[in-house]
Amino acid sequence: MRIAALQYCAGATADVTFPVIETLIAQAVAKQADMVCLPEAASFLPTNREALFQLAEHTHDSASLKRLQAQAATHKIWLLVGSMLMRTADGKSPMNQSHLVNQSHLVNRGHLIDPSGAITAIYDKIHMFDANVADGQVYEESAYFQAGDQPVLAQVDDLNIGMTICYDLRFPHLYRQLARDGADVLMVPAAFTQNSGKAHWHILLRARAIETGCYVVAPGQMGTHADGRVTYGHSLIVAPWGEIVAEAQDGEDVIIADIDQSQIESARKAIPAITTHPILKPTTLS
Ligand SMILES: O=C(O)CNC(=O)[C@H](CS)NC(=O)CCC(=O)C(=O)O
Repeated sequence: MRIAALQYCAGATADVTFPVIETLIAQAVAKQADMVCLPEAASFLPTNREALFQLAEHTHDSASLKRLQAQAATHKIWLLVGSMLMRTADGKSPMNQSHLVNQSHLVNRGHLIDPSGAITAIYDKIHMFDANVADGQVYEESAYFQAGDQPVLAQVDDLNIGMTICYDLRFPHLYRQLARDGADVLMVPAAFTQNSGKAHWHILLRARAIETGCYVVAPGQMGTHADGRVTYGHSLIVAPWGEIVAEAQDGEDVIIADIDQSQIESARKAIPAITTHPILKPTTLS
């Protein structure tokens, strides 16, 4: 399977961002991508928190999600909508939610799946980014979003995809669990800050690949956004032995890698860390 990761700077509203998304999806399709992965906050990064509450759409009737499903159906690709800032049915706090949209022509046991590009998996970001990285911004994600609590593994043709988002990257147990439950590819769509990205992005992504023997696909937001934050970009695809097989240039970019399951098998044969040594609970010595 050929996977593409898109890098761009999400605008203040979906209308600003969509022409960029659709152009980059077309470029990925021209490079024969079977699956296209968008970063966190794929459709917009709001000017402020009030705008977030005005712009967040309901998962069950989102115009943005429908527009992306149409892209999946038109291009006959799998689409990982890294995340969008959504509102759950009960209308409470928004969720930072990742959606996996299937291909329209995928035939499932003889039946053509919903040609609109069905949503096959939804993951709600578990770890909320409440941090101070000395970039002049106050990050208090838990004040605005409801956190998820359920890891999600989704099937894409013959691959198992572990769905995560951004700050989750700093919690290795989530990735170890996804890998032990069968993940071949770990998705890390992100809007990493410039400061923490410079210091940690490459190291953490390569560590997750090495620890699990999975591919790691990390589409990143890049640039200066409407609320003044600056995101790090450097979208990456890391192979199971830990080598970076694709890295984005500055600005808008499309990076590509072919998933080779034999590389997953050989990495895990060499270092069987993921299959042995179950997670142990430390005893407290009193
Ligand atoms: O706030 C939104 O609208 C969308 N969510 C984000 O952009 C989130 C929370 S601010 N960003 C991160 O998690 C960055 C993590 C990071 O940079 C690190 O772990 O170093």
